[in-house]
Amino acid sequence: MSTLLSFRDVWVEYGDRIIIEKLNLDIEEGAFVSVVGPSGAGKSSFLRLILGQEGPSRGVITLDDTPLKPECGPDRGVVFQRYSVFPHLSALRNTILGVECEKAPVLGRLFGSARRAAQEEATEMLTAVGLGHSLDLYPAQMSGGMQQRLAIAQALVKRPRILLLDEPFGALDPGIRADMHALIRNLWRKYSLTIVMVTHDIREAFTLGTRVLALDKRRHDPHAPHRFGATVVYDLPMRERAEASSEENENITIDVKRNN
Ligand SMILES: Nc1ncnc2c1ncn2[C@@H]1O[C@H](COP(=O)(O)OP(=O)(O)OP(=O)(O)O)[C@@H](O)[C@H]1O
Repeated sequence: MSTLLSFRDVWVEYGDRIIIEKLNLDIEEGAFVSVVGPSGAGKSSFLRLILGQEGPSRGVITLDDTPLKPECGPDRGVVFQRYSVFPHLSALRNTILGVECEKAPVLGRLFGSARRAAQEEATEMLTAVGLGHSLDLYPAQMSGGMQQRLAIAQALVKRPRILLLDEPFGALDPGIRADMHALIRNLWRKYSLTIVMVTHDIREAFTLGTRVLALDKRRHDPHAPHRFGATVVYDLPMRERAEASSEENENITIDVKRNN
């Protein structure tokens, strides 16, 4: 598989606070990368770099060998733990909005056949995430799991190549989480996505990822905790289990590689 994203000597600094230091990493097209690490290690900052919400203070990130611009593009979609859907819009309107923002960035609205096409795309995506019968429901009428399905549809309707997930299932009950795990793996395959998912749940990281990255500091200065930043301290390629679906929790095999 070819390299999609490449980080070369990437640093993220806020003033004299170093958050990420000297990050060197390649992410292959089609990978499902889980990112774990202690609170404050810089996992969300890492996602923001890929999303283009912020640029590195030093170093270069490339997408298809082209330097990534510090702006969000349609090739990258994101789902957060909460609050990414609009409460005053139905599921269908929430999802159509994704297409409208993409195709009519100035007016934010499509008309005529373009609007009908957007409606069809949104309906197809809502059906793919299991909300085909809930098009007219508002977020307040939906469970947490349904709202996250909607957030995923909203992100995927723009047909991104890269889907970024920031603790997407963290607020859900365990049973619902298992359903969401199956859903996200299916969508990953169906739409040939490259996924980068931040999670605090180690089991989730290993269950879903084809690769698990641990971000942490290699060096600590107790007198100046912000002097050193985090980088990839473990990079664990998971051998793909045979068409995992229902048996996802079994027989996890890892090749451990310690990054020095
Ligand atoms: N815009 C900013 N200005 C200054 N510091 C920031 C900014 N954004 C993030 N930070 C700091 O960067 C560090 C890393 O934050 P980040 O949210 O990336 O960590 P995280 O690993 O995702 O944490 P958590 O697991 O708790 O969500 C934190 O100490 C945070 O306070």
